[in-house]
Amino acid sequence: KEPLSHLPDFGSCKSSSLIGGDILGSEGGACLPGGGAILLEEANQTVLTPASWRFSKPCMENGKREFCIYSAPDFANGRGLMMLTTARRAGEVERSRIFREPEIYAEMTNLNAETSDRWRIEAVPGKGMGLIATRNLQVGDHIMSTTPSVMIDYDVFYELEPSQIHQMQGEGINYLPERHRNIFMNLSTHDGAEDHNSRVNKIILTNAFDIDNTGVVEKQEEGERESWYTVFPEISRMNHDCRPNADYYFDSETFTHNIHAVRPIAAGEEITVSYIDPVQARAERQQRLDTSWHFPCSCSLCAQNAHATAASDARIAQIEQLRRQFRDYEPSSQATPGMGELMVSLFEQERLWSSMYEAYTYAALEYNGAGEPWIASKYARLAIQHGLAAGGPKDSDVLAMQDLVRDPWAHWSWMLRTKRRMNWNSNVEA
Ligand SMILES: C[S@@+](CC[C@H](N)C(=O)[O-])C[C@H]1O[C@@H](n2cnc3c(N)ncnc32)[C@H](O)[C@@H]1O
Repeated sequence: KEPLSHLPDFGSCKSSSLIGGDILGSEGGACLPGGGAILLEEANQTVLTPASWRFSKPCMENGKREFCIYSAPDFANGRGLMMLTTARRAGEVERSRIFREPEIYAEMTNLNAETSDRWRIEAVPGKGMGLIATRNLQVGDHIMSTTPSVMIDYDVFYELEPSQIHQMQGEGINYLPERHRNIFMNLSTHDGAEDHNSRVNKIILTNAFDIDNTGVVEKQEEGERESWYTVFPEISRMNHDCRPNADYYFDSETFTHNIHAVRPIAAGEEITVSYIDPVQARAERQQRLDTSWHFPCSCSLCAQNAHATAASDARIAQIEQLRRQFRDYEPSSQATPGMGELMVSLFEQERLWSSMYEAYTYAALEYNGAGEPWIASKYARLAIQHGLAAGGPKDSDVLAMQDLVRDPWAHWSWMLRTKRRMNWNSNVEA
């Protein structure tokens, strides 16, 4: 699994962070050249449908598409949602299931909970606020599910000027219902901010997650980007660890970000997520965190001595080599079940609990590819258990492993390596 495969191609002017980051680069410059803001007065107060968006000025365009503030104060039982996007995308979002059937939220537990019997928010030395477990949690235990405050179409960052973006963000936040707006405005900024618009901008940069468009709206026009820059305020209280004990996934059906424990967490322990792809060497991790969030990483992995760091970096390099073999289905690939075992062990040694299901999935596929259905099923079950916590029930690895355990012999991977190699051998003999 590529946890970051959904990230758009930022070209040379964007960060590619999973959460937050200085989206317009340290210069604050937009990628597209020139052009001034055009305020579209006539767009004021147009209501797209009675049930959802209240469409408000200012709308902005800069020579291409027009972007407006779309606010839905009734969204998620009156919590509210604000989007900056085009009319076409707002229309598509409004047709998504959660807007048509908001009663789905009634079935969800602890949705948008500001307090919990599982965690509390408190000051963590050197990190500002953080989330602390208030009871022991097991792998797969639910921590929270949250709907967003704001969703900003990525095209906004490419097509509008920073001043236009800041104005729309600042005004858009004012359309959130008061309680929600206060929660948002209390979030952390890297540093202070002089006025409302710059404070809102810093909050967004410090706290946003990238959300893949898939399942939200379909890409239709040439040049449209694939992501949303999105703030889930309660989830943003979680601090970073390179070896986190929790992970998140976005469910496009309910527009929720969902957090679960990926390893046992003791009461009193801080609950953390990784802001970056955790499968990276120390120098790369530190550089990414410093560039995008401006804090020096002091998690236990980053704080190891030089010998332990070299051993960890060597394991990461070997994980990357093994991935290339597993993804190669040519007869010449060296992938074997033994290599799958090594992958599982490397992930365990690296404490990569949030990505563990990647290793279990490779091991299951290699055992099945070599005609070992029962060991394949064992690893597929482990991949499902860990994948449900980290990637969710619609994750492609989870779905593939559910197929495998149902009938290993009918799965596409059954004896695949053996068959390919036999063909290869017979070709060689011919
Ligand atoms: C998404 S917020 C996390 C919550 C934040 N601590 C708060 O008070 O609301 C991200 C910011 O928290 C701080 N932070 C997160 N993880 C950290 C860590 N491991 N060490 C130090 N600071 C951290 C940084 O200032 C970062 O820009």
